[in-house]
Amino acid sequence: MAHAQQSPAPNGATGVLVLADGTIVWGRGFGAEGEAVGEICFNTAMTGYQEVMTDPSYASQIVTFTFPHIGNVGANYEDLEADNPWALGCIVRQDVSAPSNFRAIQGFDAWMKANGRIGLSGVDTRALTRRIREKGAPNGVIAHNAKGEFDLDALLEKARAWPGLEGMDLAKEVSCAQMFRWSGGRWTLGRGYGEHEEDASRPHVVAIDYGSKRNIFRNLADAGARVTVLPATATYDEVMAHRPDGIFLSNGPGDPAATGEYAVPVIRQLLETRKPLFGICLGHQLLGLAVGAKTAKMHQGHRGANHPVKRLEDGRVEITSMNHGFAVEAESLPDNARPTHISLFDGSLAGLELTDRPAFSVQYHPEASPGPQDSTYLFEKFVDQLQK
Ligand SMILES: NC(=O)CC[C@H](N)C(=O)O
Repeated sequence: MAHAQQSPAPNGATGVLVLADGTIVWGRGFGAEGEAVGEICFNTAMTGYQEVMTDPSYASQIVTFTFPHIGNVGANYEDLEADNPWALGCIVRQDVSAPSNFRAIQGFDAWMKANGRIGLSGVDTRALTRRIREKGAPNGVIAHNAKGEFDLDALLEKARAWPGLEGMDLAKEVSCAQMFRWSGGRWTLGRGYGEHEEDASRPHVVAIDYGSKRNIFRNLADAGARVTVLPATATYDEVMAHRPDGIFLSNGPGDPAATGEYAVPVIRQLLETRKPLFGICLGHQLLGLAVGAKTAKMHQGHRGANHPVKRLEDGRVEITSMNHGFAVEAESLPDNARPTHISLFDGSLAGLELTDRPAFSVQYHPEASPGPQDSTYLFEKFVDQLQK
């Protein structure tokens, strides 16, 4: 990896990654042309790149895929966790080849382009991942220009000027604009996504959308709930007006501690109702903050579909999907909260529950998409609580 200079792009380079420390990595651009600045993370999942790219928790991030063949099954209209990709771009090893899959309706390159997302291929993603592991997730810019013309000084300046994810409040930027009801179920081969009839006898979950993945709602619906989704800035009164049997706090991007005035104070009020409450990822971090725990930015974060987590009550190991760069500090949990799960990669807190309220949360993604389904029992556990 070379240092910033005004050098012409090497032969054939139509894309470049410029890190804030001056590191330059040349590659070939795909998808949209242009520039994007954000945090460079890595994800180790071997499948599910379209779900990763559309996960709203990746807002302001650029994903390095450690799996070398990305794009080989193309893109479809089903494997979407939101209407559009939220990751700003991706960095991959192999050039994107023609799709080979019966579900593909578009090449990954064309899909990225149509959605204004930048790709960089031909990168030594192992070296980049090692760099992130050693020095932490850096800020950087990826740029794609078909003529290979780049102003490296300007790109470096842009990478340096970007303030970083710490202190950045993004949940309200990616949240839905208005309330909606959700009735879809999970996908099965041959049938596609399921659909549940409107049924007022089902317990009602009001989900606060901080940047939610759709598969969470599909799992809630399949577990037997009626789901109403409200924007991140919904007030206590707005939530209660829907007469919830339980509250769900979604995943989402950015620094949980930066959500300031809208999330944590409302969650504190909702906890007072003693209605069952379940949080995932950002929702877990916000529940932690609401009870007085602290969150902190992690060195490199956890992103992948093979993260082992230990359930403390019985020692069972769950292989989980993860995507987080912040974490609740276990030592900061108050007396009325206890750890329920820990990461077997680094011992960090992966789940908590309150001892004086029916509230629990996990740092990982039981809805998978992509990833293993070891933890779907959590949706059933939550919906069972609502029925009691
Ligand atoms: N997937 C998520 O909800 C991520 C939560 C938070 N933005 C983090 O990076 O830790």
